[in-house]
Amino acid sequence: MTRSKTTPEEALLYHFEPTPGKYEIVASKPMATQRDLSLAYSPGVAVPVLAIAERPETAYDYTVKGNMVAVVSNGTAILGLGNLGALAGKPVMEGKAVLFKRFADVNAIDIELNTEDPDEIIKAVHLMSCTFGGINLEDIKAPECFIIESRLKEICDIPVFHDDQHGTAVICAAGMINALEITGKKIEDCRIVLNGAGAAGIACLELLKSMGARHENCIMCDTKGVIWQGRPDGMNQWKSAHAVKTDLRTLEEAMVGADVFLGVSAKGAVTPEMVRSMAENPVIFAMANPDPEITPEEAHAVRADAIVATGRSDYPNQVNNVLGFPYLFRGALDIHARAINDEMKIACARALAALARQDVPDEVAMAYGRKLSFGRDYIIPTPFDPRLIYTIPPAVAKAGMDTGVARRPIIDMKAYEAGLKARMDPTATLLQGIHARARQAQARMIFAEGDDPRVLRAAVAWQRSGLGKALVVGRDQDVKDKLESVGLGDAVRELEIVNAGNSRHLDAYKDFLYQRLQRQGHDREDIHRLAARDRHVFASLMLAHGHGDGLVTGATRKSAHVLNLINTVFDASATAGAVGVTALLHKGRIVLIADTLVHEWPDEEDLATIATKAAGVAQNLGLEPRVAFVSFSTFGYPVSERATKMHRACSVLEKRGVSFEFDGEMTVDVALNMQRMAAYPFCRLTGPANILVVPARHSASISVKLMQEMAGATVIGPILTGVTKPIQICSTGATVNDILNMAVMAACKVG
Ligand SMILES: NC(=O)C1=CN([C@@H]2O[C@H](COP(=O)(O)OP(=O)(O)OC[C@H]3O[C@@H](n4cnc5c(N)ncnc54)[C@H](OP(=O)(O)O)[C@@H]3O)[C@@H](O)[C@H]2O)C=CC1
Ligand SMILES: CC(=O)C(=O)O
Ligand SMILES: [Mg+2]
Repeated sequence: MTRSKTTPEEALLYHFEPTPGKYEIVASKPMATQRDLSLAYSPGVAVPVLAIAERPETAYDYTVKGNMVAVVSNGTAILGLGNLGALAGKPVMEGKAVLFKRFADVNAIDIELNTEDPDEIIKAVHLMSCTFGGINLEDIKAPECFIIESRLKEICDIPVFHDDQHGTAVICAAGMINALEITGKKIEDCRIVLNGAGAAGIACLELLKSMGARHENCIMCDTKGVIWQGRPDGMNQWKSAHAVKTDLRTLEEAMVGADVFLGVSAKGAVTPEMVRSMAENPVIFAMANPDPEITPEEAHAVRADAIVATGRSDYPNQVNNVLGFPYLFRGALDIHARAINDEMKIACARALAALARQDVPDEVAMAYGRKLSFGRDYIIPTPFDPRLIYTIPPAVAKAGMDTGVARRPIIDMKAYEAGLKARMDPTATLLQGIHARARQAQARMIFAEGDDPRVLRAAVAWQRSGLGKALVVGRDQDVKDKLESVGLGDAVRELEIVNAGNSRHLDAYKDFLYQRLQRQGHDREDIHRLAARDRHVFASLMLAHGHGDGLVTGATRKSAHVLNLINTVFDASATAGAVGVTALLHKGRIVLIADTLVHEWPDEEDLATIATKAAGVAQNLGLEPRVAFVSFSTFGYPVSERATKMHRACSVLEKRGVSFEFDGEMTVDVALNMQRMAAYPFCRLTGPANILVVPARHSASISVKLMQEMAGATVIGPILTGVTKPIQICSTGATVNDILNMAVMAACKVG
């Protein structure tokens, strides 16, 4: 598995750009006209007000309550970093809010309460609880968290769930069910050592005990060592409940012969010697964040027979509450639950454990760069598993319904599962899929414009995200200076800087170029200038000679200029069949537009070729292509010379006998909106088009830029296709992320 490394600078930039923080609030209703305002606010809003006053449960129908969770913290136990205060906890709580959205389409908002007084927190949360469908308490330290949660559960009529306690316990239990199955041990017989007697620790041990672990077999430790019966220091009632009669005093002593270690304490709390002293086939869940009690490398170095899990995404077996809270709340919200009870938690743990035993879809395996099958390195599903959203919430909802906490039971479970699948944003899945493929390809990516800080940042990100090797074309000192200027000075050692001065291949490149251009008016001197001084040409020559696997350029010069230079080395022209395809990602939809780069005024034959190439890109992205030839007329009306070629392109494709769906000509609304398409029952498209072949380059540019500027669509491309090697040309306005996405396209050979 490739480790992904990020630097502190990248982490800060991620949080800073393009706007500070990680989320924003978007209106879900039109808010443009006088009528909209009258409905949204006064006077229209008075009607739901009266309805809710009369029947409070209708708040679930007329407000965001039913899909809204508050992530509440006072910052007293931020990850494993300790008590850093309410405000410092905000990035974590915002992070949790976006994970709720990303993984389960739950709207969440972070609320930081600047107090350590449990009564104040209880009062504040209780007072605001009517606003929400659920409360996720987070990173509140023990023992106050126990008091706060239990009191709030008594007085609130919505789920109140301290995730560090129960989320962690649920995931830990799911992993433990599978780890013990693999080692053939029974939980009743296991000697369990838990380090960290706080929120997470006490809840984990309680759940394992409810699953059969025996009290006398479980040793709990904290900063003062073993919690033994009668210990006078650092105790509280929650720790006392787990104190055992024992002569053991230190974690080191407790670990001797232990079958299971659970760590929810702090970085580095466990030594290799402790692991060495454990029983055969030890199970080690080192769950402290961001750094575990012991790393898997260290544990495996002394005990090859260990099953090791951590809380991190960059190691196998991520035992992290991110696998639970989005789905627990999704299931609870969907039944308008009054609580998340033990049965719902256990149903979640069982469903997670069961999912890990099933065959893993390819896209999930690819995201992790290795085959995932149930075993020592795969005891728990991975957070990017797309099956989580439609397997875990139904199990939780059903358990809630069976135990009477549902205000609104789900009648049709099958329809519910289908609805859950539809909730997930396909654009996120698409990007995740191609990034996963790129990671597997491990391409040597040539970044031609090593004098541009954005390109350099993308190259560093390429390398550090484990996507492959970054080859940067540029002058050594210049690259170094520019890296320094963006705070990435140390990355210079990781990148390979290539230029005509340090390349052993310059003569071979020049010979190759001379062969291609000698009959096009270029003499040897021109060739030298092109090969040695133009980075687009030099980079293309590297690619042509196999000295890199893909090429990204275009961030500093207009794409037409760059394409001309690439054409000196490759046949990337309209006549050679090259096509530019741009992907627009917006509101959960993906639409490809073509040709956005190469053909200026295509005729019907060209249009048919463009459609075929775009269909290839769509298939490569995992989409079933449906092509619409678009114009300002639909199926021959109004009649126009400009629209006729779009119509004729269909006939060309018919003759060519292609296997994908296509039709036209039609207007964009007919192409994208099934209700509008229904007016033409003979239309051969079985769903909304996902490829729009436009009449000419200007209409392509206008549509893409309009969507980008007016609608805020995410634009990927133009993806260059129809060239023998993977080359991608980004736009001059490209951000670091855009450049990275283009490199990913090149690595996946999407074009
Ligand atoms: N992987 C996951 O999903 C999750 C991981 N965690 C991790 O668990 C850890 C604890 O979080 P949480 O329970 O919320 O925090 P709490 O503050 O509630 O509890 C921390 C506990 O850990 C103990 N502790 C701290 N350092 C050490 C040490 N070096 N050796 C032994 N015990 C130690 C404390 O001991 P004392 O009582 O003596 O002060 C306390 O009992 C964090 O690292 C957090 O990141 C938490 C939730 C989820
Ligand atoms: C994951 C988590 O909630 C924690 O480390 O606190
Ligand atoms: Mg936490």
